[in-house]
Amino acid sequence: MSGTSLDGVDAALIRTDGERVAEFGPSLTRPYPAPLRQRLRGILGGVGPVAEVERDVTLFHAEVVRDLLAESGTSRAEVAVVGFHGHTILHRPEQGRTWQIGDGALLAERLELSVVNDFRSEDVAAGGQGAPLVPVYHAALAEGLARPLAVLNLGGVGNVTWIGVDGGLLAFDTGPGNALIDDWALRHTGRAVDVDGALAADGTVDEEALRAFRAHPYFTRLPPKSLDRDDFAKIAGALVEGLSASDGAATLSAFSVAAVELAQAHFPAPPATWLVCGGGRHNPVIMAGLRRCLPAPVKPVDAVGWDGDALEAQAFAFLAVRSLKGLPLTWPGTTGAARPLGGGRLHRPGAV
Ligand SMILES: Nc1ncnc2c1ncn2[C@@H]1O[C@H](COP(=O)(O)OP(=O)(O)OP(=O)(O)O)[C@@H](O)[C@H]1O
Ligand SMILES: CC(=O)N[C@H]1[C@@H]2OC[C@@H](O2)[C@@H](O)[C@@H]1O[C@H](C)C(=O)O
Repeated sequence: MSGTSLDGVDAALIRTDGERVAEFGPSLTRPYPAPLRQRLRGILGGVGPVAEVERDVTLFHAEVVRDLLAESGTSRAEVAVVGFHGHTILHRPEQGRTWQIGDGALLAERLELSVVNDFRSEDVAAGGQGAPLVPVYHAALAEGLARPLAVLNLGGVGNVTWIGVDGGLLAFDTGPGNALIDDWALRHTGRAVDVDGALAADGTVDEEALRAFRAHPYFTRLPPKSLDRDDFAKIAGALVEGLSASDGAATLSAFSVAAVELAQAHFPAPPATWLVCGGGRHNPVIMAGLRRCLPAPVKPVDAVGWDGDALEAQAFAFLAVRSLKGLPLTWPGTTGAARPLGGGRLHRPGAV
């Protein structure tokens, strides 16, 4: 999994039949080397030397998978399939377009393993949002937990899965997650993360900017709905322009929290608990903000035994197995697909 925040590649092993998770295996994260990250950033939107970058991003994924297998003493024979999300460089579902770079055939050849990639196209082609895709994995993990339950992922973009008492799912992107905070931190401190929310903790939220942000029509738009990494970049950027580094970080962090607060209005019933995964749960300013504005307990997913850093990578392993078995990946409540839909494309080694 290469997430929208451009931080690197997460890889994880799970044992699963695509319906239940029998065992979590080891996982690891490899940050992108700075030049590759720069090149990847440069092709966002689908411009420039996409094919060259796609090849190198794929080869980097191959190294990460090889390292995971080597470090965990796992042989290739034990691996049924690799789920390869790739990296989203363009997401315009309303125009019928979503684009995850990642050469599945090349990865299969390099790893000598079967690879499933291209998880989002089929859903978008059928009129769905093509995102979020992790809800079915959240639901599989949440078996046995008190419901209604909300699982919030704070990656580059935020996305939430609401799981009802009867297991019904509603999912959508909430708004900005960490990406805009990362961009701001990079510009003002030279470091691409506001580590532990230190910059934001020193600042004051600009209430006028926050009011304007909350009035954005995205928040009242009914789900299903999904976002590209930079869909809020222009508006949020304009609202914080001119603020000091710390006030800007505080205000952008408050934007990410407010987006989650506003998401609740779409839930059929209030959740009993919020479980938070993704890198944003490491940011104490964001977690404190969520705890202030959400009426139910807010916990990192690690509190219920899940690994909040590996969860998305695990989800694409789970989705790959579902794809092999022809099980649905998306539903009307998760992406707006008109009916439950499959997805993913299988690449077998030796086929090229
Ligand atoms: N200690 C920390 N303090 C503050 N922020 C952190 C910390 N650790 C991680 N983050 C944030 O988490 C981000 C990475 O999150 P994550 O790995 O969930 O993103 P992703 O996989 O790119 O996301 P997506 O869900 O959008 O695909 C970093 O870019 C950073 O903003
Ligand atoms: C198009 C795309 O890549 N969307 C990502 C992004 O990052 C978070 C949020 O926006 C979510 O919708 C999705 O990722 C997760 C893995 C998903 O599909 O569930």
